[in-house]
Amino acid sequence: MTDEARTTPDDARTTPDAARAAPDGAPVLRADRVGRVFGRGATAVHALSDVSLAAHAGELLVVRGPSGSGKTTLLNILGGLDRPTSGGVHLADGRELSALPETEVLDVRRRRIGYVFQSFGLIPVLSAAENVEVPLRLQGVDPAERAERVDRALALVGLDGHAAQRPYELSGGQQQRVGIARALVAEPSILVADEPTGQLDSGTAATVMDLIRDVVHSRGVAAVVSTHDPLLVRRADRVLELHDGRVLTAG
Ligand SMILES: Nc1ncnc2c1ncn2[C@@H]1O[C@H](COP(=O)(O)OP(=O)(O)OP(=O)(O)O)[C@@H](O)[C@H]1O
Repeated sequence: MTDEARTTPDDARTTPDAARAAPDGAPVLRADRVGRVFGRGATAVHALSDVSLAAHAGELLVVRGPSGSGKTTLLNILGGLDRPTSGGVHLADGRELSALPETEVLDVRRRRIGYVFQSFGLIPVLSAAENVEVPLRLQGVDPAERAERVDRALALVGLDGHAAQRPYELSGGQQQRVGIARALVAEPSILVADEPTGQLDSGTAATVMDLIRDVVHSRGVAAVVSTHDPLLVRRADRVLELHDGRVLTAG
């Protein structure tokens, strides 16, 4: 990807974190033989076994698989919400995310990872702009800069004009756009989205997936998105197929 492609006109003064973190084309995030077992003994569930993958800047990696194949478990581990029971997750700066103390994981999550939830995860009493602002408040960004960055993030997802609306006043697709704006506002190098279109009708799902693909390409973010919708898989740059917690194909 060219430098021009990495910098959007309305964001010209910012180099995306992805570009800073992996200038030599190294993965922004790498999973190495990740396993996750829930429980112990005879009732243990092997949700993931030996899963390896690399997420690259500017690339949309789609994880697909049937219900129960381990998609959520994998994305939670990549997003620092859970830890593997074997193997490891590595950041571009050499740190092993899955071995960091909880406070450091929290810091990585706030600064480097944007997470998009299937059920949007918006705070109902806050406006669209206030929801998007939350990660910046957690980072201690000053109010003037917060306002500017929230405006830019809402414009990026096509929601300028909807800043004051509460989630219940927005359609499902618009709510997920707010969720995407919130995930991107802190300029993360990694975007993790677990079935982000799972609660949307197929037309809306396609436009939300197109939006994710476009921001991933234009901002140089490394994205890992799960879905079991074959139509959405078409938007992927690369597909990783899970079955019973194992990688079937990666291509
Ligand atoms: N906290 C948990 N405790 C025990 N088993 C779990 C837990 N979380 C997930 N599992 C099991 O791990 C396996 C993988 O679940 P996971 O939710 O990752 O699949 P999925 O592909 O995301 O499914 P879906 O598409 O239905 O969301 C399933 O057998 C599930 O029951």
